Amino acid sequence: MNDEEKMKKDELEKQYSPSRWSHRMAADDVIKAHVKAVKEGTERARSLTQTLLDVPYGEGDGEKLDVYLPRTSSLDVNLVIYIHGGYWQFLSKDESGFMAVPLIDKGVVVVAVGYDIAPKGNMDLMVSQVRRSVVSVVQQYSHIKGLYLCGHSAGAHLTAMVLSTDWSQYSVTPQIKGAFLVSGIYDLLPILPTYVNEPLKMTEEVAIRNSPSKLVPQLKLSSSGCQIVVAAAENDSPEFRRQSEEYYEALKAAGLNVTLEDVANADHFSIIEQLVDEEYFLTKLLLKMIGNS
Ligand SMILES: N[C@@H](CC(=O)c1ccccc1NC=O)C(=O)O
Repeated sequence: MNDEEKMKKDELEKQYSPSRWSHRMAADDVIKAHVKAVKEGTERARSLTQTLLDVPYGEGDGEKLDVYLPRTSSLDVNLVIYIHGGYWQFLSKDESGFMAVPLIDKGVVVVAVGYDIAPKGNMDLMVSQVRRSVVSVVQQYSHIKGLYLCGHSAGAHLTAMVLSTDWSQYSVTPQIKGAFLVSGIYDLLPILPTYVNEPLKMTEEVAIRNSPSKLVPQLKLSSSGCQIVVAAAENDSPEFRRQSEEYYEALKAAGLNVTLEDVANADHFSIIEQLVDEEYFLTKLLLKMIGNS
């Protein structure tokens, strides 16, 4: 690698290091604080609500999900599936129920899905797992009024892949009414040469077939009735913000029902942590989407 290539790689790695763009704390501290926030939020949700933990959705060890139930659960409830982030290599469903409380208070069922992060899982497997988890939820809760998805960071990527699924290979076709894509990555090619890909070991072929940016025509076929919110944080890196803007533009150009939300005073982590708060902008937007459709 010559000096110029080294500089390009360093800059790319900085752009794809969300913690280095927070205005709140140093990089290491913001990650520690994020893990603490989602853990404590999940513990709180579990102490306040009835849960069904480790419900299998497939044969694999990692193919389990957690259900957070409202106190009074009628048959025609709305249900939100949350797909956690962590660069496809950190976090799990076990600390991903933190956003359940404000939703449950409004009678919404919340499901946090688990998937096999790298190095155990690879990109094709993770995408297949989240797709199968959605199918399993639809089969289990066939009576629900509306199905919504929410994903953060790598989880927003996986959520976009769910929306871009050719369901003819599956036993049901989920009708997804709305999706929240929060600080996601939709084109995987730029991360190939970075540290992010070290445990993932994606080839170019794998990155292309798992890039939602390349699957907009399939999303249009499968999810034309889905209301989509693409959200990015004011203090996400320029490259993360570009990913959201370009995906939003591509969906809009395809005629989809999509909005772009630029969340002020938020960074890559606080944009999702704040979903514990019923007064937070994105919490209210999610509840409004659920209430109106
Ligand atoms: N190297 C990454 C690490 C990262 O993204 C991350 C680490 C732990 C838990 C979650 C993470 N990211 C997104 O949810 C960063 O700089 O933020």
